[in-house]
Amino acid sequence: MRPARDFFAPLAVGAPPPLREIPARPSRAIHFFDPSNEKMAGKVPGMVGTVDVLLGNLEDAVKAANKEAAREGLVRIARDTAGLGGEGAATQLWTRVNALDSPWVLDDLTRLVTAAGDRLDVIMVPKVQGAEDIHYVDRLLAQLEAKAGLERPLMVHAILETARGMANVEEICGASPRMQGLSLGPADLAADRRMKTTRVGGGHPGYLVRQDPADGSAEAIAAPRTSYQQDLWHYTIARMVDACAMHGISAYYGPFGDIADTVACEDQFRNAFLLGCVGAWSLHPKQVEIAHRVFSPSPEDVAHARRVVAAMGDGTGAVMLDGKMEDDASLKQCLVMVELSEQLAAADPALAERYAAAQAEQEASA
Ligand SMILES: CC(C)(COP(=O)(O)OP(=O)(O)OC[C@H]1O[C@@H](n2cnc3c(N)ncnc32)[C@H](O)[C@@H]1OP(=O)(O)O)[C@@H](O)C(=O)NCCC(=O)NCCSC(=O)C[C@H](O)C(=O)O
Ligand SMILES: [Mg+2]
Repeated sequence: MRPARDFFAPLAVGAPPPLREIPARPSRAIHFFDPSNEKMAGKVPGMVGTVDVLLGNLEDAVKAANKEAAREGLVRIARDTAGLGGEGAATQLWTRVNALDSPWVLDDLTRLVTAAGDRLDVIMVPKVQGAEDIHYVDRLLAQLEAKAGLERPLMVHAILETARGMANVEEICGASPRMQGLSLGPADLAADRRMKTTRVGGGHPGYLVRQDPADGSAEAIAAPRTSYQQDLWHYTIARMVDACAMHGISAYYGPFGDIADTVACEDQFRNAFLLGCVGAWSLHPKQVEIAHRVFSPSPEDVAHARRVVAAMGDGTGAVMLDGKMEDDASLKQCLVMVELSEQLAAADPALAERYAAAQAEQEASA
């Protein structure tokens, strides 16, 4: 066990000191691309400034024969793309390295950190099983950072995609000061849990509740009854959000594989947003706009939240607003919205204008 006083000590001589706080930068869409795919990689420079995070994926969805090409392609993109990655960049640069038991991960980490570590913001680690996986990555990154002479520590993001990872979710979040956040990996998690699905995220029409029959007769049982599809991922996302909130890091919904179904993608993203996630993965350019929109509080909600903050004065007691009681606890929810809107507006001028317009409209109607 690492004593509390050593938690923020560098894990290698010459490594930068660990972060005391994870920087709050917009990460509504984490856009995946395969750096070995020339067409996709060619789109990257044009996406800088239009998406919060670009992630060079080296793991699943990259063919085994292309693993090295993907790694080298990402190094080139990191070095050559203006405005991508590093402090103050318009778009963050993340990578997803191969799994810790794979033949590629050691070279992934060694090459990326020493050749492009100053441009990388976050390293996503797949199939994390427990704190021991984060401890391994933590020490190795410190050694590589020292070797590369980096001044800024890299952050680590774990994907929850095994039952063991889920069971250990709290200890994973608290395993290192590098921990930036967690994403749900619904496809691998479904397989590991032996769920009977064949999809990459999203719901399933068979997972539902049905209205009771009018009576116990065979006719009533056979008669049409209202049924509602339920969210397969509700428990998992809520559990992940609690673990992240407890450790002050961010939770993300992962991939939505039905690229054509933009409506259900938006629903899944919104459920995650309402439950406390700050972003989701985008697998195709058309999912970027959905994630940016859904994970930005609406201008109307922000204007309302500001009204509650103003009405609550010193923040104690209770007031009535539009027939509804507001008190210390609803104020705290409103402050979450206001704080997030300010953080996003600082990096997104178009969104800032929409927030200002909604605020002006509300003040005019008061
Ligand atoms: C899903 C795709 C295979 C679809 O690709 P494609 O058939 O080429 O789509 P389109 O013809 O509609 O593409 C139009 C143009 O856009 C470019 N494109 C497509 N995707 C991207 C992208 N992600 N980034 C940049 N550019 C992209 C195409 O090249 C076309 O260009 P052009 O011809 O010049 O017009 C493909 O989108 C894809 O592979 N996406 C990424 C998939 C991925 O990363 N998967 C891994 C993450 S999910 C996962 O791992 C599961 C998770 O871990 C879990 O366990 O749950
Ligand atoms: Mg996976």
